[in-house]
Amino acid sequence: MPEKSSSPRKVPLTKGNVGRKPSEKKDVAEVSFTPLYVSSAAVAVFSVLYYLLTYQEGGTETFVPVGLTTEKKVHEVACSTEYAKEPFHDCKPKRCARVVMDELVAKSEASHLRGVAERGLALGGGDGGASILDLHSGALSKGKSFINVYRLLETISENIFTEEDFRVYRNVKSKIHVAIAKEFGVKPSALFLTKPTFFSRMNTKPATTVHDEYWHAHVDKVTYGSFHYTSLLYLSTYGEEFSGGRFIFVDKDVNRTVEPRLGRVSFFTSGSENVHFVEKLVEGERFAITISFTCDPAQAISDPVLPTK
Ligand SMILES: O=C(O)CCC(=O)C(=O)O
Ligand SMILES: [Fe+2]
Repeated sequence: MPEKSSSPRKVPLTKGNVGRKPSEKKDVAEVSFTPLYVSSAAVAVFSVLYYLLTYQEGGTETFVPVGLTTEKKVHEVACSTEYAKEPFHDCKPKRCARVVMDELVAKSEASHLRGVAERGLALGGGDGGASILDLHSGALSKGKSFINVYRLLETISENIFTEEDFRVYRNVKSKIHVAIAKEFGVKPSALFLTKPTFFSRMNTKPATTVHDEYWHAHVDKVTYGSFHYTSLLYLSTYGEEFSGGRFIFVDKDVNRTVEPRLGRVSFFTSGSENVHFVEKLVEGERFAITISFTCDPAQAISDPVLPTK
């Protein structure tokens, strides 16, 4: 996965429930087996059953399942304090949340972008479990490092990308921009696209560099620096094209998952109220786009355009 600069991605922080063994999970089984009272035995049986049920759930609840089609599902969270010192009063989060929308982006647009991801990533591809393509900078995973896809394209006579690809990309980005601005009460003109904004392809191959370790819990604001709002557009479907690979919010009480599906948009405030990670893939390939927004005009990037040969 890309870095905010060219240095290797910092291994993100881990927190709360991530990596807990069942024995370390919620303390729900403090059962007292006092044989004198039937009621105690009943409580004990109930507690053991409760523990077993909780154990099977693994302390994880599904926030948005793959089978649900939701116009909008919102989970409010208390904002972390890290926004307090920042300027950007007309843009930085006043309330924090995670939002999932299945009808914002058309399936045809998501399918089109899936094609762009496949065509672009076919020109490179990392050795490990995660590859990225950034249409803004041209960064494309290749082996253990990155190449510039636009420089590569200068040497190829074939046209890999079209005007239409970039038009769809910009249109989708604009829809998400407007939706985030509306949800968080920000004027669209006070919110800017920022980097890195990139396609990702994940598979079951073991990581060969730290860039490939997508499964660490992290805070986007810390990992990428400029982010205030993170969005993800999923380009493939959990349970159909891959298993594992669910997106997981790490919360104190329980982990909450978003199951990716083609065309699903998930966006959230980028601070430590939204620690998250992607589960390791078990099978198949998973495609997504991370589209990032900042309140800092100095960190803004322009929309990508098809380079002329
Ligand atoms: O692909 C995803 O679901 C999340 C990726 C992510 O956490 C990131 O790009 O920072
Ligand atoms: Fe992230």
